Amino acid sequence: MEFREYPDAEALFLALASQIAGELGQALRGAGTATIALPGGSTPGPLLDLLSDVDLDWMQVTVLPTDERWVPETDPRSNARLIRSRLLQGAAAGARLLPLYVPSLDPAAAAARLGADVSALLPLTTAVLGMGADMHTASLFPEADHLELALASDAPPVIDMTAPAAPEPRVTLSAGVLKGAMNLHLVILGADKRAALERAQGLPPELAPVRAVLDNATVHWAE
Ligand SMILES: O=C(O)[C@H](O)[C@@H](O)[C@H](O)[C@H](O)COP(=O)(O)O
Repeated sequence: MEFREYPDAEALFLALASQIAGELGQALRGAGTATIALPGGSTPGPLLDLLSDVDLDWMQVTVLPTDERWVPETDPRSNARLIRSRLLQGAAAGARLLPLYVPSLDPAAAAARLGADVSALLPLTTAVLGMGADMHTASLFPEADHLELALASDAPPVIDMTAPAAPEPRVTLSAGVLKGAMNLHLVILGADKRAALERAQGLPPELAPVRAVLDNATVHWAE
């Protein structure tokens, strides 16, 4: 795990946007395509705004959420909605979005259906994760019903999840998909999350799910 501290959130997002632009650009120059998985929540908005202005061949980039709340895109809690409204604008408007919410299916059926689509994208070029103060990341929550499966080395790429701390059912990329990304970034702000990160380092993934990806991640932190 690499830990990078920034003087403030703005400096963090500017540096991370520049780094991700380089990661995606390198993949586009090499393989001709790139994939990026992005988190939901209140943290990533400014990063998505900055990335939307980056001059890349976004038509060759596939974007997907690291996880999704089981709500339609008309719902303000939708992560696909967040990505469409903050990233798929301007220069990045032409990127392909792979939503994880499937209106006609329940989470379990959607997770099974999406597995092949996500597998075809692996390894991800870049994955960006957030973290809760309870040490969850993506929708890998402590005490979640399918956490053990999601942490397993032979886990399917997409898993449905319900957890006491999650207001609605979720679908999430597995720990293996996330830590298998060629570039993995964990973005956390504030003292509480820094303390939670410290705690996680001394706990097993079953109690601190973020632990499952930390060894492969660059952590970006600002007060
Ligand atoms: O769907 C989600 O909510 C995210 O993927 C989730 O894992 C998020 O990154 C953390 O809950 C932190 O959320 P905040 O950025 O709002 O603190």
